[in-house]
Amino acid sequence: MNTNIDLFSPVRLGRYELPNRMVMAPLTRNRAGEGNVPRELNAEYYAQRVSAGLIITEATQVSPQGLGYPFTPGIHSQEQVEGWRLVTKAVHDRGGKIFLQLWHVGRISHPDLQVDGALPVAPSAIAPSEGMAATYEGEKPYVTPRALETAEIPGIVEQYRQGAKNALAAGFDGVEIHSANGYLLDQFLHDGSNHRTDEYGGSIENRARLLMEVTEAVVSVWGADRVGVRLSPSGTFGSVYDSDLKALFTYVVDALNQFELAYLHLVEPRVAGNETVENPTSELSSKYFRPIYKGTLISAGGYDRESGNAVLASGDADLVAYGRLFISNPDLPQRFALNAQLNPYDRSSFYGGDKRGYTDYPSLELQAAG
Ligand SMILES: Cc1cc2nc3c(=O)[nH]c(=O)nc-3n(C[C@H](O)[C@H](O)[C@H](O)COP(=O)(O)O)c2cc1C
Repeated sequence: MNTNIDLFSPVRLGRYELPNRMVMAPLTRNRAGEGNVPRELNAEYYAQRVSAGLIITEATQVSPQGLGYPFTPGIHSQEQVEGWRLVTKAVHDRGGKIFLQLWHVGRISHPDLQVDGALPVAPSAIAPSEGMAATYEGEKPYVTPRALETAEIPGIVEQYRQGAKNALAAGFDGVEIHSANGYLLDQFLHDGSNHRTDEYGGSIENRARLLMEVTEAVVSVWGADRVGVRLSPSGTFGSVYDSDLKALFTYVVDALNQFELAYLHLVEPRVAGNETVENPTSELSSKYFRPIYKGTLISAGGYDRESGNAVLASGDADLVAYGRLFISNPDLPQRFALNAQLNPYDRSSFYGGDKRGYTDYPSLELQAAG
């Protein structure tokens, strides 16, 4: 308990000193250009939000196979690296820090999004039980994915290593490994989606092996003090479930201690993916993991100004990530500092479209002028 710490207290995060403890959460917005290449519009969007102590980008596929939604950016082609340079330069010119979120969606993809209509890959040939795949022609039922051969797993690790190298070339300050929200690494962790009998399935240690190998590979590129990992221990998004979530995530969080990462980023039980959960029953919040994790903790999910300050004062988290509020309030830190009114967000423009609902939310300055 340290009641002197609040959202505006500076903090060390791995290699960096951050001016405040407000993190812009990773937010998929489906507005990349042709070839899933970031463009000026995206650079403007991130630059508007540069007063966050740290920006974490939208999830970004490490390979064509990792793609799961139309118009999400990648980090596997030279054009994408150059597109991201527009973003990192715009953020750095304004004094910000930005990490790239490394992503492979696994079974959440669809043959329409895969090279030559291939099946999506997954730990096991089990389709998500709920929801629909997002394709260029709208929503379609999920297909049953193809289980990765054991011999293919090193290639998956290499996809993340190459993505990490490309992120370095694109000028980022670090990377976050997306092991949350029911995507490939999370599919490996959960026994509902992982029925493998090789060294990547069965025991919790085996199911966590891919995440550990990916983390090691990414750390080998960036150094541990510029790498974070995101987990959603009570998340059900992507139809993931497990017979013992508490044992699973207690193990995973403890095992991540070995790397001495820049941070661990945890999604609270209050949210599932991008939705608020009323009356969550899971106890797997940052409060539960605080004594287990030895390093810096970022907590995300349903925070406002008051609850963000409260979790910092309690010591249960070191930084707080804001998602939906950063979509509609580019100057969220300033608004919190002044306790000013917030712009409401428009859910209909979250995913895809043009600058509307993206770069046209006004800052306080613009509102005062207008
Ligand atoms: C539009 C939208 C897109 C999102 N995209 C991602 C993403 O790319 N990667 C990720 O880890 N989480 C993603 N999330 C989850 C957020 O990072 C965050 O955990 C969630 O919105 C809860 O925080 P909030 O209550 O502050 O919005 C997304 C959420 C929303 C609303």
